[in-house]
Amino acid sequence: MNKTELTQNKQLPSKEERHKLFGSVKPGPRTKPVDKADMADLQNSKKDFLFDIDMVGISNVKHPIRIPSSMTPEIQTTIGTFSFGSSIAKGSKGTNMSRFTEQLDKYHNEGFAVDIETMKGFTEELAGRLKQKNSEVEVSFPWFFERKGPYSDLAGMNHADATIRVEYEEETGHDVTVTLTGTITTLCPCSKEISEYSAHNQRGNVTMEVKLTDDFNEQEIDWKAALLEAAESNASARIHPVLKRPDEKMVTEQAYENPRFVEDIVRLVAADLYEYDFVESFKVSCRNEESIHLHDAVATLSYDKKEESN
Ligand SMILES: Nc1nc2c(ncn2[C@@H]2O[C@H](COP(=O)(O)OP(=O)(O)OP(=O)(O)O)[C@@H](O)[C@H]2O)c(=O)[nH]1
Repeated sequence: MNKTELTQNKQLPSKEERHKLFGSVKPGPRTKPVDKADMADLQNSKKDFLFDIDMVGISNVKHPIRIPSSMTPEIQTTIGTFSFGSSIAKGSKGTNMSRFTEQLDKYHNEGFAVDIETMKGFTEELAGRLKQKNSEVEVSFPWFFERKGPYSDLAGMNHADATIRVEYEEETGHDVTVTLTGTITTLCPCSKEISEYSAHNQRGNVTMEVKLTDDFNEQEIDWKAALLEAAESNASARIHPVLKRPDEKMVTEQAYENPRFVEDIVRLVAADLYEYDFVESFKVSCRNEESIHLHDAVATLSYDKKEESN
């Protein structure tokens, strides 16, 4: 007996009856206004509400975005996860939350490309729309880049997790912080040193959170590619989507020739970030998913170039 025959044998109640069966009831009398002008506007109540609020807004907003990239693919559409907010003073009850997504849709209709300049403009416009003196916007997205096998030159797609955070204050302007988490191979120096053969290795996640200088120009520098290079060029080896045997041999040998502790990674990456002119301050951390333990090895390092005391 097939599925069609089975379904035909059963007499179901109508859809309306089914909904009633499962608890749906008829609408009750409507007494409250339906026109916006006649509705209560609680958010805009003005009273002493006791405390100023540092930040109120919305988070976990998923939206398609376009991002620029200096690496292939140069034009890519990805999914951004946004949060938006601003402060409010104790004299106001609430913010107008519909205005965040209203502005997002406006930018989307204008072909929203998520770059630093556009994000700066976005925060300024948002503050105006909310009638506040400040606003903040953060967007996180997977950034894709082509990676070729070192010998075969066969290409595949890797990705790193990127975040742009822009804070706007009417009096002081914009603060921009970018974050990139890239994945690397690390081979344990201790294991290499003490063992007759081999050395254990692991997948390392390097997170670089960087405050950009005020004069940063994204037309000249792709910050994503620069941060990725800081992580990968200091690793035991890079991560590849496609490796034939000659590639695998090269990557394995390169890792053995460049052993790294988690401490080595954060210090070496810090040195590269220190040398990048567009970096004002940074925090770098590495988390190695250990292959000989269930736990991870972690290290973190912060540095502010404006504080020469470090
Ligand atoms: N302030 C505030 N709003 C909320 C909260 N929870 C939900 N809302 C939102 O309230 C929104 C509607 O409020 P507003 O954005 O002020 O709508 P409005 O007053 O018609 O919009 P404007 O004409 O722009 O002032 C909806 O988007 C809801 O998502 C909350 O905890 N606080």
